Amino acid sequence: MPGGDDPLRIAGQDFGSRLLVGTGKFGSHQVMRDALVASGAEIVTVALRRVDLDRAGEGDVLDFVPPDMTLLPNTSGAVNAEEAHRLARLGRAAVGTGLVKLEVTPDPRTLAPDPVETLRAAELLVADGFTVLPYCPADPVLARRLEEAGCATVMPLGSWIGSNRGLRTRDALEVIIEAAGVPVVVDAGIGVPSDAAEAMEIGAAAVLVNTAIAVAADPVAMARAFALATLAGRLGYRAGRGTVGTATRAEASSPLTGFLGAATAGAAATAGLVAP
Ligand SMILES: CC(=O)[C@@H](O)[C@H](O)COP(=O)(O)O
Repeated sequence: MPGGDDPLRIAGQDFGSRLLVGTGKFGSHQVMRDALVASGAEIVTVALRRVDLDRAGEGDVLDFVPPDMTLLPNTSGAVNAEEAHRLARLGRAAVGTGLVKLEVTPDPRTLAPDPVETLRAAELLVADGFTVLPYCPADPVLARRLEEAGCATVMPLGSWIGSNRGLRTRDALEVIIEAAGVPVVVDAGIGVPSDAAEAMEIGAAAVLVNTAIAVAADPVAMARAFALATLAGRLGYRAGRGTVGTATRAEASSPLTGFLGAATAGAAATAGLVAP
């Protein structure tokens, strides 16, 4: 059973890996394929605008995605709800899945998701039978509205797409995670494996990583590192963090009294340093 006693469940389907990966920016399709395999990911997102929708030619990006992986087409490039809907419908016809990663990013400078158009698109897509996984700002109110609209997950950003700047939105992510009734997948800006571990440690259900793997000096090794970090973060989250101390006071890790204390006192007395 995927995921053993701790599967990632999205819209009723179980997955073993909590690392989702993207397919952009790799130096070659073959390196991308090797990195996908090394990542252990089971869900792979592909921009619909990169897909040969007629499936006419050889060498399309989809030919390099291992067939046992679940394809998550995304609407990257859409600037409003109608465009996202149109792309999603083209993708459903060409790729044959009702899963869609909704992206509506009208601002070319930040690629920030448009909250109003994202919610509108989510409502359109859900009504049209899609399973919608929306990329969204790290906004607790919007996350709740997307969940109420019937989205299967919410995917708040850690920082700008492609920035590798890590979890700049951590405080808001924690609020979203605490309130969410659907899996929270932290998406975008995750720059190093420790960012993925951090997201998982605060209770994210999964992370989505593209740029950090694709632009690494060794994308295959980086994909493996992200797989391990994502798992480590999840295990740490499930293990339950201990209490966090104050900035001004230590708590000794070893008892200051007891056998070793007595032995030390005895040794000092034997050496004539203190009275026995
Ligand atoms: C591929 C994809 O879906 C990206 O748009 C996503 O948001 C990942 O962001 P990074 O490239 O910053 O990992």
